Amino acid sequence: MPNTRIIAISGGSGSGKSLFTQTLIAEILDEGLDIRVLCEDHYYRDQTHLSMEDRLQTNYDHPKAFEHELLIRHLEELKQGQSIDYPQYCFKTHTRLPDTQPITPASVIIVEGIMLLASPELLPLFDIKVFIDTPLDICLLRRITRDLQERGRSLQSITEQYESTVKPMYHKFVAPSRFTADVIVTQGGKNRIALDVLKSHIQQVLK
Ligand SMILES: Nc1ncnc2c1ncn2[C@@H]1O[C@H](COP(=O)(O)OP(=O)(O)O)[C@@H](O)[C@H]1O
Ligand SMILES: Nc1ccn([C@@H]2O[C@H](COP(=O)(O)O)[C@@H](O)[C@H]2O)c(=O)n1
Repeated sequence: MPNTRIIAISGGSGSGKSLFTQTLIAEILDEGLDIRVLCEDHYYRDQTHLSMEDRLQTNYDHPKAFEHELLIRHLEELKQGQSIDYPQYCFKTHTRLPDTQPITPASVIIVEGIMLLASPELLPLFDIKVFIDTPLDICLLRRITRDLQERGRSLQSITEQYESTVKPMYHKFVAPSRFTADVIVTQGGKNRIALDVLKSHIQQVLK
């Protein structure tokens, strides 16, 4: 697809990346414009060969936890006008699901995830790099609610994981990656002005 634009939306876990992205996508689709979204989470490595005990030892907040090679290949294929088999991921079993979902190319692709701007091999693919800059204590509060409700976690597992990997890896990888961003967004997924700025950019590309 000639001139495909890829927009990366990154930030800490619970910063509001998904809400921001889903709000943007819904408003663009409402206008009848064509756009695709990929979540970096779907590219967590397949761990079907590991026991549940071993899967619980994985550091899910390290760039190596993701199969970025596959994400790069998929973004390049979409840019070349080819469809991809988008992986599906299960947070409860910590591994990929057997089925994939076909995704067809579009002129604008949004990718969202924690390590997108912390991974030098991905940066050249992005036309616009957005960082959702939300204080870590707010991220944690949101993550607790979400992980209890949606990801099958206990309060104890959330706090242990936060201390052992989420917080240290945030400081090591995610926070410094904000300096690679073109746009820094405060107020998480509800920043109306930032949504409107990106929306009008996307409208210009698509119209
Ligand atoms: N600005 C905001 N104000 C209030 N709640 C928000 C805001 N941004 C996001 N949330 C909520 O916080 C939770 C985590 O946000 P989410 O977008 O899933 O984070 P991320 O994708 O960065 O992990 C969700 O329940 C979401 O609705
Ligand atoms: N099996 C997994 C995989 C990832 N996580 C956590 O998810 C966070 C990233 O996803 P967001 O949607 O919150 O950006 C990351 O911080 C991992 O700790 C997990 O708990 N289990």
